[in-house]
This record gives sequence, structure tokens and C-alpha cells, in this order.
Amino acid sequence: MATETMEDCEPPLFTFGIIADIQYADIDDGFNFKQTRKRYYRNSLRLLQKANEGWNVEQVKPSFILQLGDIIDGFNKKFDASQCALDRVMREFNHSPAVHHVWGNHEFYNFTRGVLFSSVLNTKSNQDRVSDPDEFYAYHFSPTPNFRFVVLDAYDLSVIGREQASEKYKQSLKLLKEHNNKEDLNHPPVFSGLEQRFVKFNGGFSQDQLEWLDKVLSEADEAQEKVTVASHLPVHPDSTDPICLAWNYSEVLSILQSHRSVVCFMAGHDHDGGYHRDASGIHYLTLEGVIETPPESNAFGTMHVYADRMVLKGNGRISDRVLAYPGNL
Ligand SMILES: Nc1ncnc2c1ncn2[C@@H]1O[C@H](COP(=O)(O)OP(=O)(O)O)[C@@H](O)[C@H]1O
Repeated sequence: MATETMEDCEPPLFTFGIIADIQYADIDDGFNFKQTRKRYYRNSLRLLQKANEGWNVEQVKPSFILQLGDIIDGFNKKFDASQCALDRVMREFNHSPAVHHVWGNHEFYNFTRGVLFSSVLNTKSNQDRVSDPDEFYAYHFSPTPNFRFVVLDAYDLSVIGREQASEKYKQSLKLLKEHNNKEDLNHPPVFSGLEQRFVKFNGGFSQDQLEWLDKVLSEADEAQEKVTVASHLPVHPDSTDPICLAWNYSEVLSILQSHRSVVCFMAGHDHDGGYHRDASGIHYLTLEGVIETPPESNAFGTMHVYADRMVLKGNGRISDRVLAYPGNL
């Protein structure tokens, strides 16, 4: 799709970088669970370097990078290499502007929530605060007037990352077992359809987080802002393989669709990527994952933000797209 239009001669208001599922590990290449996709664990660091090189030569340099989760692979834990792998990836990110980190399932394979809250992956401004164990990792920021970004915690309800004694763990296990009677809860309960999402490597959003989101979006409506919401897990069934959907995706969807400020929802997790625009004009972008991207290609994007649209300049597996705001078709 052509992304350059006459109006693109005008500079964007600002730009930001996007990247998902780096899943770095210092191990040989392997495959996904189904053995259908190759995973390039070492080379993902090289692709991040190339992404940085790309962001650095943008005419309008990104104000920030949105890292959509799964920054290092769960295999690191097995080799006691989690911190070392994270340090390596963060060294690459040091060449970037501010990075906003979303948390995915692989964050929880490597670290406890407590460790994550006091780590570099906590990009909430109140990083040092000792958190309530049931707290969720979600925040919002406005890089420039009239635009807001919301980072969500898709593993707020989850059986990975939550302490087994916690209420949220018990609630999550109950929900998961109501839909999945497999002994291995990473195994989907069915072979097709939306119920496949009830697996252990997915999660969902607590009532508290949904109420928080609703409130943030009401304030954004009031302030006439354009909002992009990001989470590791996709929430629109037409933007992903259903096995990657958040458990209570429909609750998030109805909140997003009830706020005129929302223009875009971004996710990772489904390494094949996806895209859908709903009837209210919201764009759902699932970004192709770095980990399953061949060394000669790449998977990162730069979003050029204008008053009436965002223009995605994709690299490698990521397509260029014009994301007109609802009401600006
Ligand atoms: N169909 C499946 N059946 C059983 N276990 C699975 C299945 N798909 C994934 N898993 C397991 O779930 C975990 C997460 O899967 P993985 O493919 O690593 O997720 P991601 O796509 O986030 O990298 C891994 O331990 C993997 O072995």
C-alpha cells in the first residue's frame, strides 16, 4: 500500500518506533511449539540493532519506542541467563530514545512481578514504589498535547506471574479451568475458534484495570485527545489468530468502542501479525514478531503521527499502512 501522500510533505507532529517479540536468547535457532515457524534467538539482537539504525536515520527522530512485550525468551530462565540477556537487549535500547515497555508472557517466564516492578522494564514513572502484589502494570502518558498512549497489563489475570496464594491467581485458574480441561493448560481446549484462547500462555484484564482504562479514556474524550492503547495480547478476533487473544478481550473491546478518543490498539504475541479496522474506525494492529523474522529481513516500524492520521512505515515483514482517525476517512 502506498503511504506517501501529497500531505506527507508536511512533517509529522512527532514519530514513534514500534517493535514486538524480540525474545532474545543466546541459544541456537529453534522452532515454535508446533514446529511450523523458525525462531532466530541470537539474531533477534542483531535485528534490534538494525531497527535502531533505521530509527536513527528518520528525518523526524522517534520521540519514544513502544516495545510490545516478550523482550527476552523464556529459555533464558532455564540457563539462568535472564538478567544477562535482558542487560544485552537493554544495551541495544540505550541507543534509542525513551522506551516504553509492555509486559508479555516471556517477561513472567523470566522474572517475578516483584522483580519486574523494580526493573528497567517498569517504565511507569513511579518505578521505585513497592507495589501491592495484586497491582497491575498499566499507565498512560502524553508525549505531546492532544495525544495519549495507554500501556495495559494483559497478564493482570493470569496463572503465570501471579503468586499462587493471591486472589488474582485463584480467580485466573478458576476461569481457565472452566474453559480448558486439558492436563497441560498450555494446550488449547479446542482445535479451532475463539475458545482456543483459554490457554496458560494468555491472560486477561481485572475489573479494576478495566475500570481504570474506562476512566483514562473518559478523560481523554473530554480533552479531545487521540489515544493509542497497547498490550501484549491482541483484543480483536479479526486482528490475530484466536489462540493469541486475551481471555476477556470482549470487555476491553466494548470499552475501547465506547470512547471517541481511541484511534488505535497495538499488540504483539501473534508473531505472524494482523490488522483489522472495526465499524467505529478503530485500528487494531498486531505487530509481526522479531523472533520469527529471518536474518535478512526485519520487523520494526516507525509511526508518523499527523493531526488526522498515523502513517506506519514498516520494515521487512511489517507493511506500510495509513491509519486515518475515526471521522477522518
Ligand atoms: N499447542 C500447544 N500445546 C501445548 N503447549 C504449548 C502449545 N503452544 C505453546 N505451548 C507452550 O506454551 C508456552 C508458550 O509458548 P510459546 O510458543 O513460547 O509462546 P510465544 O508465542 O509467546 O513465544 C511454551 O512453554 C510452549 O511450549
